[in-house]
Amino acid sequence: MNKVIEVKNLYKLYRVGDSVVRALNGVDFEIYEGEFCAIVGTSGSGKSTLLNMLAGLEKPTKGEVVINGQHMEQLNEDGLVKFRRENIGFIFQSFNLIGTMNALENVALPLSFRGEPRSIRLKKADKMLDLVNLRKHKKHLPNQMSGGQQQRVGVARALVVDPRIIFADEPTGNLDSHTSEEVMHLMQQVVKEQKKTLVMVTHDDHLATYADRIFHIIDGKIVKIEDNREKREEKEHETI
Ligand SMILES: Nc1ncnc2c1ncn2[C@@H]1O[C@H](COP(=O)(O)OP(=O)(O)OP(=O)(O)O)[C@@H](O)[C@H]1O
Repeated sequence: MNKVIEVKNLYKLYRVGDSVVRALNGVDFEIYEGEFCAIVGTSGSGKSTLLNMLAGLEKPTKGEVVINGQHMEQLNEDGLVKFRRENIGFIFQSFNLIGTMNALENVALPLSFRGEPRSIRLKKADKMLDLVNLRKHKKHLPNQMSGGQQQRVGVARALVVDPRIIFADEPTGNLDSHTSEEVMHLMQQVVKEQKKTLVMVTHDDHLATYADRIFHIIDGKIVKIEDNREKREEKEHETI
């Protein structure tokens, strides 16, 4: 299996007044191609800090983050922007859609940063919206869609640039439990069918069970890595 993410001896310390907060306190792990991994922990445990380090949005105090063989901590700002654009898709808790653009235009947007011609952008976005089952909502503005539909647009937008890796930060945090389950199923399907690597951050133990592996984080340390594949398959069998 190909290693896509490698984190070595990672620390992030924040100075607040006279004290130091150890947001990440020595983190090591590896994630392989095609895996769906959940990072789960309570508020303040260091989840967002970890995701920000993985995405190169913040510099670590110490340690290494290697993505697709590239050391993130060695890239400058321009290099990071380019690397993210080419390799990573993001799904946000608050969807982050542009309110004045319809679903199709929102999904097509990341392609315009790559200089793709408009007709190709719209064609690719159209295909992605089919994939997330939003055939009938392509011309809808975000405020004309439900939360679950908006997050489907979010998933399509993350996929349209065909990234190897997708980072999702509490992707169902603004959705009711039924809609959350639907979005989780969609993300599972995407990982499987599109062979993506997905890293999701959540405080919700139940949502984490959709993942292949669950990384438990407490006080900036990964205290347990749980292989969830067998358990999940048993559960799927029970429900058939
Ligand atoms: N910019 C900052 N300056 C100082 N301390 C920070 C900063 N960012 C985060 N922290 C601290 O680092 C720790 C980890 O924060 P982080 O946001 O990563 O937690 P989290 O698990 O994502 O929490 P939540 O689920 O509430 O978003 C917390 O104690 C937080 O107060």
